[in-house]
Amino acid sequence: MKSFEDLFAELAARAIERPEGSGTVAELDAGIHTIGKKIIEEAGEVWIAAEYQDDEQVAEEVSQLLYHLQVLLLARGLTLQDVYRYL
Ligand SMILES: N=c1c2ncn([C@@H]3O[C@H](COP(=O)(O)OP(=O)(O)OP(=O)(O)O)[C@@H](O)[C@H]3O)c2ncn1[C@@H]1O[C@H](COP(=O)(O)O)[C@@H](O)[C@H]1O
Repeated sequence: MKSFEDLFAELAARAIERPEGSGTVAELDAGIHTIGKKIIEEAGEVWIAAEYQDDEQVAEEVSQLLYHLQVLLLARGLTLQDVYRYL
């Protein structure tokens, strides 16, 4: 099973290698404004899932929010360590 750190390493490699068809590359190219809107959208879906949907749907929505947060970090040139120092 993929961990949070595994996903970040995979996305960082996508940003460097830029494989064709990568949604991550497309999102990075779209820029901070677009990524920020995805984060807001996914955060809303997490909230709705938590109030009205089952555990599996909550977990899936949270995974999508975490993905977009990681893309935002990469877009800003930040690492997980930059975040962990505040945890
Ligand atoms: N974990 C994710 C992941 N979570 C969410 N998403 C994206 O976030 C979107 C959110 O899903 P929704 O159901 O809200 O989709 P949607 O609103 O219809 O999406 P769009 O219309 O915005 O495409 C999806 O369309 C995916 O593009 C992800 N995209 C990729 N990954 C993983 O990231 C890695 C790299 O992916 P690529 O860069 O695409 O190769 C792979 O391991 C993927 O599994």
